[in-house]
Amino acid sequence: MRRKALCIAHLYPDLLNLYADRGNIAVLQRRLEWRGYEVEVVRVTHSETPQFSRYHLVLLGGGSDREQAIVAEKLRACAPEFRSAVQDGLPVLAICGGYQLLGEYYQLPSGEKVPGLGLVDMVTEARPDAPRLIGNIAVWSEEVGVIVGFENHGGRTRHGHRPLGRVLHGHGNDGVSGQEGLRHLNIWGTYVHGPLLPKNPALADAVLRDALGYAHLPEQLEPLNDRLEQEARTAFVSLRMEDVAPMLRTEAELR
Ligand SMILES: NC(=O)CC[C@H](N)C(=O)O
Repeated sequence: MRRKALCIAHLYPDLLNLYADRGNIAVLQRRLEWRGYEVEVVRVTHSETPQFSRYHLVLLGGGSDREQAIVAEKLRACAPEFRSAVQDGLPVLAICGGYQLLGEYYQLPSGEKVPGLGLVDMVTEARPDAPRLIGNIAVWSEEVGVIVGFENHGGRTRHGHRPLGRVLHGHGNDGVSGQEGLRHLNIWGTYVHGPLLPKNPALADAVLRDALGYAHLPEQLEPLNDRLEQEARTAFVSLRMEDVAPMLRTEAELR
């Protein structure tokens, strides 16, 4: 028997779509369908208005400065509805450019500050004199273990919340604090692209549990066979981030 329908909104996929962020939607959808849920994916393009009361999970991907400035304006227009849904527990997965827009402002390399949604106590500043933060990244999260992926951002982010995790390899929020991403309410903010969820199934399930809870459904998810995903993670880490390999082994032992 099919279980109840969950609705996932992909906000502005026509503007925020760097590094195959769409793959994250495919993972969320399939991992729910494999557990017997019906899933509705709503693509909200820049000419449409989001209806936050309909969604159980919202994804915001990454984008260039130009696209981010357009999206910031769109988001500010619906900020009160978005903010109240998030305060009520609406889960949000926000990646790189989308993550930066959750804060007070995102500063462009010209110095101009693009106002964000103000959903979280966070600012992102430009460092035109310093290199972009680019490369493979691994993060240790108490909630989901090792998160692996790729980052590419000029902005340096500081916030007053819990980070998603601790940088094991790479740069993270600002390249110096050792912090990566943000956790607050049911918000998952991160600089990890790659796409994020195909490489990190434990993180995908953690986000889905928030969505199920928000939809007043049981939060238990039957385990799936993630052998291929785990092998890909191990291969990726041993090829590109040898220093992280012991951490991945620790994680495997803990599970
Ligand atoms: N990868 C991205 O989403 C880029 C975000 C932003 N434009 C920056 O460079 O900081």
